[in-house]
Amino acid sequence: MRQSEAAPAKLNLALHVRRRRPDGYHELETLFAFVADGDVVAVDEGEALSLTIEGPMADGLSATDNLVLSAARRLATSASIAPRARLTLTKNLPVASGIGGGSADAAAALRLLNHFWGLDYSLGRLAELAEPLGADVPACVYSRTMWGGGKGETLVPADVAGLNDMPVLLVNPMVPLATGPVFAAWDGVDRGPLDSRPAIDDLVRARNDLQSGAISLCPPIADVLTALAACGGALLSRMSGSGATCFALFESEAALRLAHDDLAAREPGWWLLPTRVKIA
Ligand SMILES: C[C@](O)(CO)[C@H](O)COP(=O)(O)OP(=O)(O)OC[C@H]1O[C@@H](n2ccc(N)nc2=O)[C@H](O)[C@@H]1O
Ligand SMILES: Nc1ncnc2c1ncn2[C@@H]1O[C@H](COP(=O)(O)OP(=O)(O)OP(=O)(O)O)[C@@H](O)[C@H]1O
Repeated sequence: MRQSEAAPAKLNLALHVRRRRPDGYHELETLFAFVADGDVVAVDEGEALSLTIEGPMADGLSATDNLVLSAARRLATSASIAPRARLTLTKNLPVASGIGGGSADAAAALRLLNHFWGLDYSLGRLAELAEPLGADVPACVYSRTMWGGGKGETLVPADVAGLNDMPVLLVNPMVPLATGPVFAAWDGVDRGPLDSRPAIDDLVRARNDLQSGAISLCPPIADVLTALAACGGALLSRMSGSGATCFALFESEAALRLAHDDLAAREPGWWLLPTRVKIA
């Protein structure tokens, strides 16, 4: 019987880049949050490993070179079993957009197949397996609000008062942006640590240090940020991850709806997702 698993979109509510490491990766401090919407990974019985991709953002995404398959193979290898599964990915999130679509899909595949193959690995063990798949994949395995350090793999649960269930609008100008070049565009200036006191007010003073480099590579991000900051009831607006998706947290569902309807009318080319921060 078919089983399925949600792959919620990831947000970096703040992202402080501290230094470039000799291996080319960057030390960062971030607050990961997840929202109530995203992709979906499903599995049916099959003799071999296969992947079908459907959904509004499926176009152009490879079904042979895909993080979902890498995740499935990694899990099967670690358990010394043959990877038998007919996987279906419903792709709702824009690709290469800073909200961890591929990472969330890989993490959802790990959780789903852990159950489907009867392995009973803990989330901690799945997160360890996830590390080589990408810096965001361990956080997506837990898929709950977390402080992230190192290159993203050092994770501590975070409880930010008032954040759960908060209305949030995700906006992407529909320009794909690869992560590597955005890190390469970082100016190398350490602007200081991320204050880990759990309050929304502290987050407003925090930053996304990748934002200005991302804007230089993809100028429409500046238009998205300007539009979000001008929305009534927006408490905090910022770019997520390496962009180009930006988000705004709203004080009420009504303010979120107004902002969504206004932007949808004014900017028909932008991708908009009105949703809410997921309860852990
Ligand atoms: C920007 C974030 O989304 C914030 O959560 C992540 O740091 C990126 O996570 P990701 O997309 O899973 O990243 P990966 O696929 O591991 O890395 C893509 C590229 O981004 C750069 N990269 C990534 C993570 C990191 N801490 N430092 C980096 O410099 C590296 O050039 C790397 O080759
Ligand atoms: N299931 C998948 N969904 C999306 N992209 C995938 C997937 N599998 C592999 N990829 C590849 O990964 C690249 C990054 O895509 P993804 O959507 O994860 O980026 P992102 O949203 O910027 O991620 P992050 O926020 O983690 O940096 C894409 O260019 C794509 O070729």
